[in-house]
Amino acid sequence: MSAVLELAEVSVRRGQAILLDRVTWVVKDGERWVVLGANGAGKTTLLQVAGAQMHPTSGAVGILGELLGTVDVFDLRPRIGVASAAVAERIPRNETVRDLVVSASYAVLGRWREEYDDLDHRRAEDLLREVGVMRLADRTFGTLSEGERKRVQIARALMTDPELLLLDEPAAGLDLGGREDLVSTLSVLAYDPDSPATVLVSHHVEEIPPGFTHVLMLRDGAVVAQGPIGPTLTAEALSATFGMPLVLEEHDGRYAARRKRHHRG
Ligand SMILES: Nc1ncnc2c1ncn2[C@@H]1O[C@H](COP(=O)(O)OP(=O)(O)OP(=O)(O)O)[C@@H](O)[C@H]1O
Repeated sequence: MSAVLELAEVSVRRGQAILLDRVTWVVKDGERWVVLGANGAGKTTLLQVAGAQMHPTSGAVGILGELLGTVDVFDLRPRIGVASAAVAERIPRNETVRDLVVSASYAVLGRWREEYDDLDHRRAEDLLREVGVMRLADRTFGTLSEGERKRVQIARALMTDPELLLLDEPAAGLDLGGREDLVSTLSVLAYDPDSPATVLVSHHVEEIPPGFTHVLMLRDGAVVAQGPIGPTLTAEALSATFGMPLVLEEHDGRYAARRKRHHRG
């Protein structure tokens, strides 16, 4: 398996603040990573580096076989699918779901190219079906619920057939049912061998879709633990990541965490 992402001693500093602290991380083809951490841990910063949206202050970043700093990021970015709140903000509310997904193949947000191939339309429909929102194809983005928007964004991110898929908190703002539906969809994608290498950022272990293979845990910009999810995602590592004693449960590939109760002797 070849490396899709290779970070060596990557740090990002802004003034006195250390956003990422010597992160070394390799994502290989076929792997599905969850990045866990508290608010402000550096997850979004890590994803921005991985998506060639931000250069590190120090360290080396390899993305899809190219060394960041020696390659034109505009050649690199179309090979990476991104779904995040920042991307969603730039989506025009009056564009239809179908156009939004189909136009991704030309990497333009909010601009309508006159002609798209039948092939593009068919692929967009397949993706909308895969993420369970084909029935919304002719609605405008602005009329969708938060959960529906997340699904459309994922279809859009997959439209270019990316070699790397980056999902920044896809379940944020969803209700319980919406979260569960999205976790199922992401699980189907995770088990699909044709899906690209994927990195999903989350605050909550409950949002980890079955089929995700690896975890990276961040605290204050530094890696607390990383590796295959089974042995790496432990109560100890999670407690260190969130800075409080936590109990962790796993059932059928799903995780749940809560604060450890104090027992009085
Ligand atoms: N330009 C900046 N100057 C100083 N600090 C910054 C700057 N940009 C981000 N930070 C800080 O860096 C830290 C990491 O931010 P980041 O958005 O990567 O965290 P996160 O783990 O994604 O957080 P959240 O879960 O809240 O989205 C935060 O404490 C943030 O306030």
